[in-house]
Amino acid sequence: TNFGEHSIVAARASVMIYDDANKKWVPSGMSQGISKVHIYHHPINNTFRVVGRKMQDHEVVINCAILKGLKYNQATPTFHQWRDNRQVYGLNFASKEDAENFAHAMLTALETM
Ligand SMILES: CC(=O)N[C@@H](Cc1ccccc1Cl)C(=O)N1CCC[C@]12C=C[C@@H]1CC[C@@H](C(=O)N3CC[C@@H]4C=C[C@H]5[C@H](C)C[C@@H](C(=O)O)N5C(=O)[C@H]43)N1C2=O
Repeated sequence: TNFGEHSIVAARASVMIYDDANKKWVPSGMSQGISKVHIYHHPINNTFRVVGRKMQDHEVVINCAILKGLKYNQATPTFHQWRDNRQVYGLNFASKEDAENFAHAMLTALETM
């Protein structure tokens, strides 16, 4: 992470992007696979972002700001999603615990903004 940021959660998930044109979820990045997805907090300016890197080759497959008012949708116990003005992100978690840990950190971050 950049200077001053620290991880408040790390969860295992397959990072997906919704392909609006074809109405289907596609893996973010070069290939399907599990990533380590963090929420990084920058305490100086109290900002948060989601950064995910593939476990296998460290490809960054998500790097998006968490903006105040983001609606975090827990569609199923292991598939959560949110949108920004460009796209819809989906996290297909490796376990319910990963999902619960990530959701707790996300909701906590949103409360402090
Ligand atoms: C108002 C609004 O934006 N609403 C969004 C959701 C939202 C609400 C509030 C705040 C933000 C957001 Cl983002 C919405 O509804 N959106 C966002 C784009 C897509 C979708 C639209 C329609 C479809 C219909 C069904 C569902 C879907 O996609 N679901 C269901 C769970 C299920 C779980 C897993 C994945 C699996 C990885 C592959 C695939 C599989 O199971 O084969 N799949 C799925 O099928 C996954 N949809 C959506 O989520």
